[in-house]
Amino acid sequence: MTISRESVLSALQKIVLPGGGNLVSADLVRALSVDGGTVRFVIEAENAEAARNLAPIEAEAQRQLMAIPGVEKVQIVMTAPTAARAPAPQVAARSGGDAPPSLKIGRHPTPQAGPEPVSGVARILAIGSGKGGVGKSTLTSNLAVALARAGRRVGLLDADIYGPSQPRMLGLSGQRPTTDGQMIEPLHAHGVTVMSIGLMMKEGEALVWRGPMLMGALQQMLNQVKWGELDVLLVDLPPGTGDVQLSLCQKAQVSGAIIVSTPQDVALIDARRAIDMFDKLKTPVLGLVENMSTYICPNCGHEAHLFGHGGVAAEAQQLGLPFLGEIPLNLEVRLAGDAGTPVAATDGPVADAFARLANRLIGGGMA
Ligand SMILES: Nc1ncnc2c1ncn2[C@@H]1O[C@H](COP(=O)(O)OP(=O)(O)OP(=O)(O)O)[C@@H](O)[C@H]1O
Repeated sequence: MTISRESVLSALQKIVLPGGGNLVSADLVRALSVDGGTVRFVIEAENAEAARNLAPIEAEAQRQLMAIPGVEKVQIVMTAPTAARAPAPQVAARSGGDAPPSLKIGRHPTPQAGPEPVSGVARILAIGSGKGGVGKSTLTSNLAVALARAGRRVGLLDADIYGPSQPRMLGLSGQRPTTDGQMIEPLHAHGVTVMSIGLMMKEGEALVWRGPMLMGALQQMLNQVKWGELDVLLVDLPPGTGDVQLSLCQKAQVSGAIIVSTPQDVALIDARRAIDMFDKLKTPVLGLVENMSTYICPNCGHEAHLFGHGGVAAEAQQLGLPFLGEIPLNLEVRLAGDAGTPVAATDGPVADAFARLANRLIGGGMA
């Protein structure tokens, strides 16, 4: 008989700790493995005294797990650091930068029956790309600002663990979200409610996380952030087809995905992979956007197509997907992003292109 991790976790969740909660909700279970009829895991107590107090819980866990049909052996190891604990590996939310961490991001996921809505959030849009550097983060911040300017209540979750760039693009560098230990107060910029996974951890830390840790972290970013009432939450995904995309679609009720690509063939090949992944995850692809489309010389007004033009529209047509719009290649886009005020917050032809995209999404009931 196959024993599932879920059945083990659910048995552990039924054992109430002396102070309330359980081993799973208190995030004390580490390295859980099920190997045939053998269940192994570590209980990570805070210190030696806590470990002693948990001894009856450990015994109860043994009993409960042995009662699961098919379980032949249960190995539980209790650990507690002997010296004073090093600071939590995850730099948690800090107010101002000096306050001690009080909310740990990055943990094992809480079991869920299926994708769940995020409280107060009407729609979740995943912004993906097959390839890095096509301007997905730039598009996400500008689209968020354009939607906010059009009167929508917008949130932006920067889940690009490999290079969270939203704080810089939205002028929030150096700022820290605050937390009461349970919930995180997000930041606000240009009318958008913003949270970035990059603000909650030490640089580079998430890069070493494996699937379950990422899944838990993303779950926290969705459910432990005070998003408030939002018409739409945009999620800036890492490029490609990896654990974050998988976790998002498994944990949250994502309304749909928007794929960003440049018109080059190589970017389009990768975009197709991303579309294929969302199809497999049963997340509807709402359409494609072409970024770095035309280039208009600011001096002579000449229009050039540095990466080709129209490739994304043609691809969308071929795939039977909506083409949602195109954003020109324009130095202002980069300069504005680097300076922390997205070009969509200003006035001009590029801001108009983002406004058109925003209106297209609003008109189509997507945002
Ligand atoms: N339309 C545009 N015109 C000019 N520069 C742009 C445009 N879109 C993006 N850029 C610039 O291209 C670079 C890459 O953009 P961005 O970081 O948004 O890409 P990305 O797809 O999110 O990349 P990654 O996922 O690898 O972080 C940035 O310097 C950005 O300012």
